[in-house]
Amino acid sequence: MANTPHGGVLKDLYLRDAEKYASLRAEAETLPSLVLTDRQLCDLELILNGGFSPLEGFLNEKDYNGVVENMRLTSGLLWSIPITLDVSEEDIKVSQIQPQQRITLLDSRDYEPLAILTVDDVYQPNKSKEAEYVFGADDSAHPAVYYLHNVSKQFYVGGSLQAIQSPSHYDYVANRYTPSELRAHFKKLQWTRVVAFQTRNPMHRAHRELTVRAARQRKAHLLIHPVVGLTKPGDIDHYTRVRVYKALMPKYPNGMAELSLLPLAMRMGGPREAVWHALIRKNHGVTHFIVGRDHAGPGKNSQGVDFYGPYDAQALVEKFKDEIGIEIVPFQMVTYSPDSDEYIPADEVPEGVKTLNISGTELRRRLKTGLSIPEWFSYPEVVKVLRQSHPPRSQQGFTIFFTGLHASGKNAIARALQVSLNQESTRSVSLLMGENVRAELSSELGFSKRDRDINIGRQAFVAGELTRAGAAAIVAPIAPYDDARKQARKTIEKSGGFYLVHVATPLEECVKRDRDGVYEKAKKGEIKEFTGIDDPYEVPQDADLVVDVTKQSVSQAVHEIVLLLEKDGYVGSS
Ligand SMILES: Nc1ncnc2c1ncn2[C@@H]1O[C@H](COP(=O)(O)OS(=O)(=O)O)[C@@H](OP(=O)(O)O)[C@H]1O
Repeated sequence: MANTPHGGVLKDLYLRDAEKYASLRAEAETLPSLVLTDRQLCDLELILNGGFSPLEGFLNEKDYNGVVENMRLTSGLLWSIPITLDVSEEDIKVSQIQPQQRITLLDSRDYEPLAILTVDDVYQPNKSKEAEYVFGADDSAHPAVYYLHNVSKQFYVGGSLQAIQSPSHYDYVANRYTPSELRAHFKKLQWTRVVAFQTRNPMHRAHRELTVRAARQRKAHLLIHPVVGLTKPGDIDHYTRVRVYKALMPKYPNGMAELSLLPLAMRMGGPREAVWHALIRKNHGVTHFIVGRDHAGPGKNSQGVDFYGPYDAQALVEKFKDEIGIEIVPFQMVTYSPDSDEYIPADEVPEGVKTLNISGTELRRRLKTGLSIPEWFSYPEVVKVLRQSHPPRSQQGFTIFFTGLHASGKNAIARALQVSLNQESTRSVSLLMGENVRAELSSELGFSKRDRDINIGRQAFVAGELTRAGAAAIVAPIAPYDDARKQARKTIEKSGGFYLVHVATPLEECVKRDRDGVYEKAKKGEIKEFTGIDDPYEVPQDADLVVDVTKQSVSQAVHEIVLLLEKDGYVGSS
């Protein structure tokens, strides 16, 4: 028998409202609507499918105050994280949000109606109080507190929901189970004791060991239940992680473990989040839940001190364990002993016995630099997945962004660089020359600051996409303005390497080298807003390399760029 839901009844609103589907859908067309944010979408999915039972909607003010102040709904039931629908003053006006009003909630990705909300109340939360009570500090170094103050809107809307349909998913659909589906699955498998493991990180040998230990101790089966909604900013993306989990599953004995993906928006709320996680797992029919050291920890506060103690989460869950009605399995930190070639719980390591570990930061460093990842730490199948998503620099894309006056020699250097890089077989090389871009992408633009900025923005977008796909992009505009160049760096650096090369050939030399005589025309006023003549060129202070064709040849300039790329591992095998 699967565990009973929190509050006794699984609030699967899809099942409850299925027979009214046609009328709700028709009514949804006639109502004012509200487009949900990514977090609201995750929350809505778990309210509608019963993952957040006993909730049947977003918290009204009374429930919100109860949850914030003492983790209680007005029904008296335990609930630790406020599930709120935040809206702006503008939303209230546009969507006609007021008590009793019915509002259609739309998926932001396809504007499909997902549910109808009957508004209970609209209230203004005390966000600092929410931060203090729920997350332990009003400190924006905490991602949820940052969200509260900087992303979440000013008002909350409480109200009950009627389900129309679930948000569409196009990734790993077969591995997504609602609580009802998971309960049916457990029944089919005849699983009665199930230990769930929550994670937002890739899993390695140590995780396999600790989950098997938990299952063995409790004579239970295992549910690997990772979060694929929203996790901590900077985490490894869920596509990679799910590929990792799938590579890991065959390492469990047949029939021992199942994988199910949870569309939860985590808050990184430590102790309160651990209670919430346990309640969610209970709703999914799970009987045992592993709570780790620093469970859902957000890291350090603005003073450099951990927000929560390492065992605060275990302590709070332990305090409420009877009420939660799920058996807590404290996370046994396991560590590798090279002498005996096995994993042992950290607290059982005999005095003087050497152990090994690789931290998340160290793993990311090894992935980035292509350094080896030992077999004792992870499985080759898992490492292969991680390496595919984190190729070494020699396989990552980069952009060489030239800036300089007309006829400074940047075009010749850019062409020569393309030829030189083409000698390497590892990536395709794309060249975006100023005049070609003007003809192909920016033909309607002139040379005002605004138009030049748009022109540079477009090139940065294209170069960023090429870089993300692993190519080498060479961009060679005049790019006279510092803010546009900085913006380009910001855009492209998200996707890979970025190097600003200033071709600093002096203006007199450019004028001399100018075969088309455009400088002469500009001087006579026949061409207006010409850079260097009657339009500014802001000399970059942040160039990664400065070259000047009066001081070096094209081939020397290319060589200096190649040396820069080699230093960072983009060319030449390390
Ligand atoms: N008013 C004015 N100012 C500057 N440049 C001018 C102007 N009118 C035409 N051209 C020619 O346009 C070529 C491309 O300019 P860019 O797109 O690189 O300029 S910008 O980066 O948008 O500022 C650029 O050529 P290259 O330097 O060879 O790329 C210029 O010769």
